[in-house]
Parts: sequence; C-alpha cells; structure tokens
Amino acid sequence: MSLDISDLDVSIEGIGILKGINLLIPTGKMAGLIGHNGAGKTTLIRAIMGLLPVSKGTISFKGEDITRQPSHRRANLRISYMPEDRRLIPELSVTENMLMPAWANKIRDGEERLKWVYSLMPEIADFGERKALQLSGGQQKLVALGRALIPGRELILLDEPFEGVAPVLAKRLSSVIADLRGEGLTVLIAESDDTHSADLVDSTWRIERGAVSQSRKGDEP
Ligand SMILES: Nc1ncnc2c1ncn2[C@@H]1O[C@H](COP(=O)(O)OP(=O)(O)OP(=O)(O)O)[C@@H](O)[C@H]1O
Repeated sequence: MSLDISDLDVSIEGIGILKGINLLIPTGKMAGLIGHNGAGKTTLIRAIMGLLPVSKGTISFKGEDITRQPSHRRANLRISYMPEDRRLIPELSVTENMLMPAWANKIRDGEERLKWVYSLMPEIADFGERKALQLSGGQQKLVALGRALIPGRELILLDEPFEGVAPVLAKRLSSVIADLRGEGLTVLIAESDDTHSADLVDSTWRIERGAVSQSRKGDEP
C-alpha cells in the first residue's frame, strides 16, 4: 500500500478532532475524502503533511513510517498538498509562485518539472508572467494545483480543489486531475460532496465528526 493510515488520533489545543482513523490508498490510485464542513478533512490532510502533531496511531507512506518525521521530509518523499485557500503570493508572478516549492525544497529539476506542469495545463503557461493577484479564483486554483505538482510526484492531497470554482474551470480541473492517472501519482481529493470526484476516484472514504469509514458505490452521501 502507498498511503496507510492506522488508528490515527489528532487533537488541536487539547480537543480531540480525529479519532481512530484508518485509511488506505494503493500506489497510483485516487481516493475521495467526503465530509461536511468541519468534519475534519483539512485536519487529516495537515496531519498527513506533518503540520499537526499526531497523538496516537501511524501514517506510513510506501512502507516508511512518517508519523513523527518533520514536515520537510514529506517533500523529500515527494508528497505535497494543495491547500483549500490556495495560498499564492499575490505580488509574485504565476511562474515564481509555481517555482517556490522547488526553491524552498532545493528541488534541482524544478524548471523541468515546471515545463511538464505547463504541458499538462498550457493555460497556466499563458499567464505565467502575470501576478497571482491578477488571476480569478478559479485560475488561482489551477496554479495551486500546478504548484503542488512540482514537489508532489508520488502523493498529492487536494483540499477541496473545486470549492468556489466556476463550472467551466471545475471541469477543467477535473480533467487535469484525471490526466494524473497515467502518471502513477497517488491522489487524495477532499470534497464536501462527491459531485466532482465521483467519476475520478477508485475508492471513497466518508469523514464525519472526525471519524472515517470507507463507503461503497451506491451508499448514501
Ligand atoms: N486551529 C483550530 N483550533 C480549534 N479547533 C479547530 C482548529 N482547526 C480546526 N478545528 C476544528 O476541527 C474540526 C475539523 O475542522 P477541519 O477544518 O479539519 O474540517 P473540514 O472538514 O476541513 O471542513 P472545512 O471545509 O470547513 O475546512 C472543526 O470542528 C474545527 O472547528
């Protein structure tokens, strides 16, 4: 298994948020993580990224226990995430924003990887020189996805990638994510419902009040 989460508990400021989470995503597969606002999706993604401490349980990636490894180790393991709020630097150009994780993590072939991302999403290359603040919210989501793909060559965690995106761009995002299937990437897509991810994913996991269960096709949302 690629991503293997076992009996995971996470607390924030002493309050238990995630309880006994078990979740498995095989290498090269896509999984949906579906839950209402406040269910714990972002908390789980942040825990996998090493941005929140784990109080119990383990997170393994490709057989390596990463539960207590520092967050920068995730970049070495080629794990990355796309935050819900995009977090682009408004004053920097799109290209500079895209290359930021390569600079921060000393990724040597960042420029090459950027070319690959631009071939996947040529529309970003078209506005590469523009400042991030000049883009629409949906365009910024595309850039945030592209930026996550620079270090994220093995596993990417997408936190509500379609949230607040106009239908045409949501469709485009969805087709870019579908194209990742051929790249051998393992992908987790968090959403409040499975409108956009249902056709993309190999498995669906429901999260409710910090607890996760696997749902089979046809289960009620
Ligand atoms: N910094 C924090 N301090 C206290 N409680 C927090 C903090 N961050 C999250 N929580 C709580 O943890 C729970 C899970 O939040 P989380 O953001 O993971 O949910 P979510 O499923 O991603 O929803 P959303 O889409 O609204 O972000 C919520 O009850 C939230 O109030």
